Amino acid sequence: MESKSNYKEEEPEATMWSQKAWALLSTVRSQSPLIQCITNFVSMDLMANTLLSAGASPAMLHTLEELTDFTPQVHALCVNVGTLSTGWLPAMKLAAELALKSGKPWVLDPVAAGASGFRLKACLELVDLKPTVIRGNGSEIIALAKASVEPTKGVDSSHKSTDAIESAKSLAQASGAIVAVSGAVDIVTDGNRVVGAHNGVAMMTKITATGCSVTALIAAFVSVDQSHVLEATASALSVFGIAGEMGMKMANGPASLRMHLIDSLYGIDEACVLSHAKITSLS
Ligand SMILES: Nc1ncnc2c1ncn2[C@@H]1O[C@H](COP(=O)(O)OP(=O)(O)O)[C@@H](O)[C@H]1O
Ligand SMILES: Cc1ncsc1CCOP(=O)(O)O
Ligand SMILES: [Mg+2]
Repeated sequence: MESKSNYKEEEPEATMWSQKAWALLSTVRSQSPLIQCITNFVSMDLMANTLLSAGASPAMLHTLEELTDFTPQVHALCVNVGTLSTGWLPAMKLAAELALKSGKPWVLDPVAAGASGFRLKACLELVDLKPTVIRGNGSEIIALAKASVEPTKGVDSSHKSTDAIESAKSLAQASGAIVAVSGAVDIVTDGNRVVGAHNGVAMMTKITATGCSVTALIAAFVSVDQSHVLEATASALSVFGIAGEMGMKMANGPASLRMHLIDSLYGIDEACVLSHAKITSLS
């Protein structure tokens, strides 16, 4: 298991970041953005509950015929290829096109991107539709950046997030997206700047769909501050990690952490974010 990083607090920067994270969570709570999620069957419940507990409004609509009416009305779109099929891919692409055309941010979760040629091609086609943010684990971001099918652990990562920093930077530069790599340290980059969010607990990897859910939370945070996408992405990752840390104090294992994580995300207050957020520049 990856260990926590050598985070060193630098006062003014740390304060700026934690205030930003709190401001964005407060705005999500007050504006309750509508987030369309086209996601895998495994994640639907946890993702919707994550968005609700953060104050956003989830809608798991994915039927092709509905998208022209619905997608232009949402505040952000989250596309997750976890249980990809030929039937769903056209809806993912159309929703991304509609989001792009209507100026709405959209976030891609390239689950298991390197697991098969079909999946990799689909992810690369989605990247061509200009996601605002791409969030994956280390192995997914490396596969996507190299555009190659890789030896895989499926949806889980066989790399540390820090192994994927150069891949994340090159993917960000090639795609124009902000790229986030989750792990013990969550990495966020625009291709030049690299920021680390050092919150979370390792037990979060033992709950399925925590990665999917934080991707949807990123969509919610970005929807309320489209001009600071990197900051919104790092803030969402940090807030979700803090909820994991708080939840872990009450949990006995993955199942109770799942419940306490959602409760903690719902209850998290300003003092908690200001004292627990650990976001810092890595470059
Ligand atoms: N070793 C770790 N320590 C602390 N938090 C972690 C660790 N690994 C992952 N996380 C957190 O768990 C969540 C899911 O990340 P991850 O497991 O990398 O995604 P995925 O489920 O897509 O593989 C993220 O919020 C991430 O920050
Ligand atoms: C287990 C599984 N299989 C296909 S999608 C999925 C959920 C993956 O969720 P996460 O990427 O958040 O671990
Ligand atoms: Mg994942």
